[in-house]
Amino acid sequence: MAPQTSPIVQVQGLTKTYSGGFTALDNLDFDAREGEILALLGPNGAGKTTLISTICGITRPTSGSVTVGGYDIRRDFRRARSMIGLVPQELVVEPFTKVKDTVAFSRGMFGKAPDPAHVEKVLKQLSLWDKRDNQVRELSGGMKRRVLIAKALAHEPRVLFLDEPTAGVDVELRKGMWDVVRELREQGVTVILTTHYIEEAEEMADRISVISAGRILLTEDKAALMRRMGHKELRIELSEPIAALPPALEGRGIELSEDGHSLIYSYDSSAERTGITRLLSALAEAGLVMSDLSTHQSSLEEIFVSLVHGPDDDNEREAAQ
Ligand SMILES: Nc1ncnc2c1ncn2[C@@H]1O[C@H](COP(=O)(O)OP(=O)(O)OP(=O)(O)O)[C@@H](O)[C@H]1O
Repeated sequence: MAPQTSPIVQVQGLTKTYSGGFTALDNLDFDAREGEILALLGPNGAGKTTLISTICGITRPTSGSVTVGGYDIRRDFRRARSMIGLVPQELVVEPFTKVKDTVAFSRGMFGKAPDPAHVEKVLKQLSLWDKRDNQVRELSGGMKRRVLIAKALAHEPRVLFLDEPTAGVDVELRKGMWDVVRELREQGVTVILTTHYIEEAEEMADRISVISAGRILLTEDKAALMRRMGHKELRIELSEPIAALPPALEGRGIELSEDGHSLIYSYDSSAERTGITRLLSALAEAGLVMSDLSTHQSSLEEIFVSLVHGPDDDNEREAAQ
């Protein structure tokens, strides 16, 4: 029996120093819950691939521990590894093998008995059933990527790692992949994905982990993160431009745009009082007439940039604009 632990993937105090002396993971803690989609976000070189390879037992950690489904990846490698499906970043395929054979072969690699019905299910789910008798080299790049996902799912893993699953994949196909990932979650598979398309994480993830310089900066529910760190901006277009903010509007966190045509008010959308009603009355009292109103909610991308680079960088960026 597998020892029961609540996070299906648990990483504690993980450090990886490569032989050249570079520390890619620095005493890192991380966990993934059963049946969630977790997006691992970080700038280039942050350590995402190193973390995934270490969890999968491909890269040897310098120190720390990794368990998958309660099994230690080093002490109990075969059992831990059989719970994992890994879709690597690079397209590594056997060009002359038929699609259905390469998928069936992957299942066999984990010592599982042949199960043509499972292979059929996976190929259909990934819209590859029509191509089952084609050699892999005859497929497009997007199809080859889906073959890699099919191979990773062939042995019915409980955790699927997708390292940049949609890099270089067109928008339509990317959305198709998102549907597949959601379906997998419905089936109880935990999906951990890395992506540079932050809108992908915003669209799909239940939780977000941000990694930078070999450390996890935070792991949080996406919705909570966006509520906590995001802010909303109200933009009021004035029918006539003004040269300066009327005194009655000063000190309320309102800014006047350079051309004098709009007022910009930042507020916390989750707060009980946003201050908007008072602002609008003050506007009327000051004799200002508005011609339009719009709001803007900060995106996960903006939150990510401020987390990784810090708020000072953000100010510099805004000042440069
Ligand atoms: N085999 C290796 N030997 C030495 N250094 C390595 C090795 N593999 C990775 N690194 C270094 O470790 C750091 C983390 O690399 P890693 O590939 O894990 O980053 P990543 O977050 O996946 O980046 P990307 O988003 O660019 O894929 C980088 O500075 C990289 O140069």
